[in-house]
Amino acid sequence: MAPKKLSCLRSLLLPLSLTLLLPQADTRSFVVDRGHDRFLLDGAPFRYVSGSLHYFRVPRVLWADRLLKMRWSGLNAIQFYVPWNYHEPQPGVYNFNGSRDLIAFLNEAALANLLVILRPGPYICAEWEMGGLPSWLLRKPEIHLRTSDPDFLAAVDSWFKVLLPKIYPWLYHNGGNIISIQVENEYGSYRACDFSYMRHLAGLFRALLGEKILLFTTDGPEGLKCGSLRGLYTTVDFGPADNMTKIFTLLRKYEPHGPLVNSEYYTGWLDYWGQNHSTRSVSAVTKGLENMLKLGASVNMYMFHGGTNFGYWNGADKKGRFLPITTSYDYDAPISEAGDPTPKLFALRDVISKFQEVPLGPLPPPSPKMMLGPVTLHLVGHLLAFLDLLCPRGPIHSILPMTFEAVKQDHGFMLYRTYMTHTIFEPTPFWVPNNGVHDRAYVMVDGVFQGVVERNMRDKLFLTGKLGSKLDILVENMGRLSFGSNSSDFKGLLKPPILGQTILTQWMMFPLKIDNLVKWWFPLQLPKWPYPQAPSGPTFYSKTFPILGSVGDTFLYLPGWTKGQVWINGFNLGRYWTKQGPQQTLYVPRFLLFPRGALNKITLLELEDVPLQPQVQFLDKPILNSTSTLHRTHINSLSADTLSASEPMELSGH
Ligand SMILES: CCCC/N=C1\SC[C@@H]2[C@H](O)[C@H](O)[C@@H](O)CN12
Repeated sequence: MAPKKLSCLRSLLLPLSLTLLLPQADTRSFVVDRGHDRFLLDGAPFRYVSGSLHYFRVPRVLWADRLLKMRWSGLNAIQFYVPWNYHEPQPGVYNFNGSRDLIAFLNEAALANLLVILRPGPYICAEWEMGGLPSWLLRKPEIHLRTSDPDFLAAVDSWFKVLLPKIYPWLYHNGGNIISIQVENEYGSYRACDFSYMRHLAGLFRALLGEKILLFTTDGPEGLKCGSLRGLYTTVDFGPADNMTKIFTLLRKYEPHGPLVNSEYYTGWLDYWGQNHSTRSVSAVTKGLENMLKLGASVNMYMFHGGTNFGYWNGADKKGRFLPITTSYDYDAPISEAGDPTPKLFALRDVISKFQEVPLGPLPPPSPKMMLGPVTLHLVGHLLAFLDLLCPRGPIHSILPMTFEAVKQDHGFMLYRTYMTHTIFEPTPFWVPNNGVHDRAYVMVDGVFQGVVERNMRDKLFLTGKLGSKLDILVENMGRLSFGSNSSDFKGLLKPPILGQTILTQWMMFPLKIDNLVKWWFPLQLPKWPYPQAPSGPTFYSKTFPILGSVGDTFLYLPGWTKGQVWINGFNLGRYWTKQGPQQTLYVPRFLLFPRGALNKITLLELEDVPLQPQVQFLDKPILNSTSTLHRTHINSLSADTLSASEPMELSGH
């Protein structure tokens, strides 16, 4: 819906008086007033109090709910990224449908009476897979991402020539709600410091969006030198523990006049698997916001609603070691991952109300929550038993192992297979040199699980086997680096593994299409398991179960499971890693579930060890702060009724 029609629709939704006051497209403007260190909206002084939420982390059916809560919190604007890889899954193939319908999201924001600060990248970070860049760029292994490398710029130009014309009608002066647009993201934190790249982007944005739209950059204080560019308004990001006065003073060296802007004021922080859950105190966050608003600064709170890294979309960081981001992007944000207001939201609303009018009227209540289970899953079969279905085109053969990117497998898993060239009687070291497992390898010999080799560890496995034994290595892509000086994070076996003194060659690569299998198949007739031992290691478990009453939001809890992937009714809910924590539950939005006795189906791919009782539960509260050591304590502290959950249900067969 183009904004013009939208303004008619809006006139139905807004009080008539306000509609009459709305300036027409030709008089609308959003500019920097350098004479008074402020923004002007339609000629009147304006300060935005904004919050970040990412449409790509919230199912479309929940967008209106989240935006309404943000408006009610006193925000007059929202800020969000556009992930290139979410919309161009393959070169020249575009997807703006369903939960990728960017225009629909802009429309929802307009209906909630929220202005938009848009951040289309091309690189975005957001702890998103590869910082939003599509992994197919790496099919040219020598490409220099985020530079004026002609191959990179050609792909960027092609993408923006599709995206930016879609955005153009939504610019504020054209009748839409987009008041400003960010170029790149924290470019000053990147090693390249390539000003011709930034100038190319600025020129492209001007050519496709015109001269009126306010273009800006955002950097941490240490990144302003390489991240700012003449002609782009310079803004900064920092959190409650940082020295606001010092950072704004530094910012004034780049923008001596004009409004002070913090484009990312951190209300919480991200979580890594295996590290403690991050939080930021309500008092520190509210105090910092008040101090900035007193200065007349415009502020965007990052995140106001975090959402979820469904599927394989989480990114990763590198702090000495490879650190994948968790499935939950709760971020300890004012609106929780499940969309519930937190004490932090009410406290921030109180602060905002001291500086500008906040909407009256009740905030929608927290969503209905549901407890369920325990649900006992049954073994469907070992991953290897489904190889023909998971890789219908058959394997790719190569003397040396090939990366995910080389075989055009963007996410998820790939099986690497070779055969033992001689019998090994004594346990013999097996490893991949140069830390070449990206990111986790589940090793099997003739279908028997031998253990895990992972990117951060130097450990080796010790294998035996017969001449001709199958050596199968399932490699998991845990998400590409989203931040840091090298985002060319190739996945798979980057070097040929070594067994004893032998460099293993003659490989078959099976790119696995697991989501298709889970969504469409799971044959009733289980495939024959060709090995004498019981299946171990990567195995599928599943169960169909009815929910007798109505459904509510819920949190899937997997006590005793180790690590894997979950699908609910074919929807890829994301990764679990119970053994590592700190996240112990996965958010299940109620719209994924069928009520009133209809059958629901949960499917797990457990990559390592299964609990004695292959059960899962659905809790009415999330557990996001329980690392494996803490976790046992936490379980003991859960009340018996929580663990026993509701009365066991009559469960159907699978
Ligand atoms: C101190 C390192 C700062 C790195 N920047 C971060 S960590 C969380 C946020 C998001 O990634 C956001 O996308 C970045 O722009 C800024 N930021």
